[in-house]
Amino acid sequence: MLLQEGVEAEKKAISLLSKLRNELQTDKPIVPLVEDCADTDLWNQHLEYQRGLLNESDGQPSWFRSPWLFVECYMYRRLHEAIIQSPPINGFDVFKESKDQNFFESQESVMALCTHLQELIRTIEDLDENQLKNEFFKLLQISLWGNKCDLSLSGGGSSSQKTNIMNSLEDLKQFILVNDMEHLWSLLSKCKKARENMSVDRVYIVLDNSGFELVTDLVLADFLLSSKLATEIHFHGKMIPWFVSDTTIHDLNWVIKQMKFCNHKWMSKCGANWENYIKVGRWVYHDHIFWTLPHEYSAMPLVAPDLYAELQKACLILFKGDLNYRKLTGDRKWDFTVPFHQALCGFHPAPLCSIRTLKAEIQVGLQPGQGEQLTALDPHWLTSGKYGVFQFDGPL
Ligand SMILES: O=P(O)(O)OC[C@@]1(O)O[C@H](CO)[C@@H](O)[C@@H]1O
Ligand SMILES: [Mn+2]
Repeated sequence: MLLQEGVEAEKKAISLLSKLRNELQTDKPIVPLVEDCADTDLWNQHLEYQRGLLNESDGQPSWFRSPWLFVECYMYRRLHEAIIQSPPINGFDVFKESKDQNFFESQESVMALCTHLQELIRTIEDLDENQLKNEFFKLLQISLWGNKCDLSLSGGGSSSQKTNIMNSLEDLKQFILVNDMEHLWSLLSKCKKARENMSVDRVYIVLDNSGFELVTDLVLADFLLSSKLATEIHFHGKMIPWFVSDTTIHDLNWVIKQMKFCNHKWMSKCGANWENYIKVGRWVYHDHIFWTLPHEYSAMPLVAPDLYAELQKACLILFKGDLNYRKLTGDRKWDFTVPFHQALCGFHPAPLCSIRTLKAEIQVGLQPGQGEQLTALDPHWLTSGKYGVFQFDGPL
């Protein structure tokens, strides 16, 4: 790329981004996407659908008068449009630097986690059922609290894991509001016992943030294979930069490479093992445009039937993070006591579990009075990321 060409491209991107900011700040109508991509028609159809929801007198869907989930997704899609309209920097990830920084700032915690995992794998054959279950629960909780480390809440500011999370698990247990970890254990250990010689049991992980959270998910995924609770792990990531810190294939490859070549024996062993899992197909990465559309997941069978059929192959699907929770439940103002199964509005491709710290004003499946008690105790319980859930749906 010539220097001048790069400078011109940057100028173009910046002018498109400031136009976007102005539209947002002055509550302009939501305009259709212009650049022709695989998801453009679906976006523009959805915009029409949003328009149809308004009354005649309401005018056009605009930034302040449209559902938050829709507008927020639309903003990230428009950021992407500004970049793809500015060749030759059309492959640029505006959030890459902050994602990478989150990983580097969490080094100590990552090292401790990798050391723990490698020690565990070394003795895994000697563990009895109960010990194995305890280890599974530990790594699940680490993956849950890893979800505190997203960057979109902090506006891209630092949100890394600076202390060794493993020492805090006991103290954090009181903040788990719904804890279906036992269901996950009984489901996966049942799969393991019933497994025939060559048969495959897939766990799907719908990933959320890169950096520290991604490492916690990969550690969990490694454990699921090493303990034979699953035989294949299928990851689902984002096709475009999304909600600041969400994982793309570039982030996944970058994190694994960083680990493999780092100067710490167990981190580097993890990196090498993980690269190998991908090479031999025990870990499979998928992406799909559906994950970066504004649709709730109950629309998946209609909007992305191929993805729905894919998810049906799972013995368990783990949905990481807050945005996935909002899309699972349609981001509606449900009563706190509505059962999770009901809030999924027919989305039941396979047994599934949301692993999420609470950052948006939505929570279902609580005990009567639990939500009110929490509000009295801590007015910010829904949005601070301090509380978490393992919320399962599926046959027991
Ligand atoms: O899905 P994640 O990474 O856990 O959280 C994403 C998030 O921080 O972004 C939005 C705020 O902008 C909220 O939906 C949500 O709290
Ligand atoms: Mn995220």
